[in-house]
Amino acid sequence: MSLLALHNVHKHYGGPPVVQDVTLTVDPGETVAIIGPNGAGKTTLFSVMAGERLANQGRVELFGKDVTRAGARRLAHAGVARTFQIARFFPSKTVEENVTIAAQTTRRRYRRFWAGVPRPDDDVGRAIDATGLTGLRPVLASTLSQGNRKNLEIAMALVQRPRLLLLDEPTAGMGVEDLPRTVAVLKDLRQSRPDLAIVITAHDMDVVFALADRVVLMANGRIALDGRPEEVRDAPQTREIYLGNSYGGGAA
Ligand SMILES: Nc1ncnc2c1ncn2[C@@H]1O[C@H](COP(=O)(O)OP(=O)(O)OP(=O)(O)O)[C@@H](O)[C@H]1O
Repeated sequence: MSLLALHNVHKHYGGPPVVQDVTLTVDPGETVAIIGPNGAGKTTLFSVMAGERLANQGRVELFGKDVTRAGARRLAHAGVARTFQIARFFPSKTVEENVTIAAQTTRRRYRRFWAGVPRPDDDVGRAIDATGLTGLRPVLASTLSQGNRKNLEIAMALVQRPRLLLLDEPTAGMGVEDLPRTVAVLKDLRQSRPDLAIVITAHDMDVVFALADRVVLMANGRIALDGRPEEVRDAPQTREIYLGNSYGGGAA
């Protein structure tokens, strides 16, 4: 059984659909990259997978259960964690405090955190270590490099013990030093969590090729191709779509 299955999903923001008829499965242990030009609908599809936006049509299943209308909170408790294009964390808190907050939020102890001093636990330490932030535990998040901000967000997702990790542009805006480190963090994660399913959006094809088992190419809200990374890279449609040719009735 697939971990995640989308069946004929549509999503609009009050106008024309920006995600159209998307059918897609992700298995445990699989890393799937969603690629496509700006505006193709990748982030919107992500938000539907995370329950932050509800599909207007179609069905979303997690472990075979219908979660189409479950919403983000319930999906988070069911094991879905996500990161954002622009990393979200508390800048005035330390790395350790941020990861502790993330852990306690998922464990429904949010209120207790605000009432007192958060106590980091083993999970927090493991998530920090797994993302290469060990030496930066007491450091204020606002002072982190772009790469470490992204790594912090990944640690905040990991501490929630996800079964599905959604990474929206995890290497966006990174410099040449940070990028390989984050790719290595994600590669290690694949090894240490063989059942974890990862869905990643990325514009950087080197990142896609380093991490993905499968690549899904989106254009104009639809899936244009779904296959092995080399297949998608070498397909003539991929070139056409990235050059802005008229796939699916209009420029992407
Ligand atoms: N909140 C919103 N309200 C209205 N339209 C939106 C909203 N968010 C996205 N859109 C539109 O939906 C379409 C798809 O956007 P989306 O961000 O999902 O694409 P994307 O493939 O992730 O693009 P990018 O690579 O630039 O992040 C775009 O035309 C965008 O302008």
